[in-house]
Amino acid sequence: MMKVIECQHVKKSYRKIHALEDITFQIEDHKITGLIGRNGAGKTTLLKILAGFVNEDTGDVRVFSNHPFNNLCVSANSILVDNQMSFPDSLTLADILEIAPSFYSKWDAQLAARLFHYFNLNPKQQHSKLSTGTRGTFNMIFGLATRCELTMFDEPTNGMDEAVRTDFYRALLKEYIAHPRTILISSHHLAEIEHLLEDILLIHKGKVVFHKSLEEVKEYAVGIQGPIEKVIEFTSQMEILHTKQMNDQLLYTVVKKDGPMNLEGVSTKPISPSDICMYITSDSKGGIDDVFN
Ligand SMILES: Nc1ncnc2c1ncn2[C@@H]1O[C@H](COP(=O)(O)OP(=O)(O)OP(=O)(O)O)[C@@H](O)[C@H]1O
Repeated sequence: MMKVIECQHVKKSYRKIHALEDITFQIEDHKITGLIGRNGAGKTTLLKILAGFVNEDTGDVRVFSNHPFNNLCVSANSILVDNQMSFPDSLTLADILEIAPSFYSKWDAQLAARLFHYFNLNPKQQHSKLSTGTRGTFNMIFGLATRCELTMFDEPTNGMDEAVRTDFYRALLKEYIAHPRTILISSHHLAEIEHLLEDILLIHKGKVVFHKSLEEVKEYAVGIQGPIEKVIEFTSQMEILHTKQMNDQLLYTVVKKDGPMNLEGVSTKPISPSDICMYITSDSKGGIDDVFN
């Protein structure tokens, strides 16, 4: 397996804001990884560093074994699809598709044309005049058609309507199966992209919380419900991720799974990966309800 991305203790600040505090992880080729984190977690900053648009302050970043900032090999073999993608105003969408192969050697004109037609885009329109959702759709088509070995999407479905989102995920998966490549897709909404992912990289406040396969994330935590005293006693030595009092007698607690458990007198339930990520990155262990108590 070849390592496509290697980050060691990467830091990036914007004046006093620490966007990335300490990012260490590696991604092998031909994997779809979800970059998950709350608003402001540092997802966009990390993607821009990997794409070579922004330089890190300290730490070591390698993409295809190269330092990505202003690196030609990285820019020829990777693409970051986000809502800041822009093309010269004088070009129509048709023009953009026409010149694309001169920048991307693996450009798949057939795929671009088929998706373009499927999503009913207007070839005569200018990129900058598109609606947010349609621009997102065009950018997605562009990103898929580049066949870049490293393809990164930053919140790709923002602004797309439900039907287009569903189609986008299907197109992405089909293209990936037909032509495997390394895909990194950021979202704060894990439930929506979970079915695509092999791995999850969860970041919070500029740090990596975990980097695990989806299967491992499903096993990360468990919900325990039962009589209050019992649950408190039961979870006293455990790492609590979330708690909710159900009524006078019942307490529900989500804890990190740590080896075998004696489950007498309480009931358990699995926790979805998206809830796990939400609980881990929540600052209060109770949730929004606590605010209104
Ligand atoms: N160009 C910039 N100048 C100053 N601060 C910035 C800049 N870009 C990002 N930041 C700050 O860095 C932090 C991380 O932002 P980033 O956009 O990387 O997070 P994100 O996880 O992509 O968030 P979101 O999900 O809201 O898009 C935030 O506090 C943000 O305000």
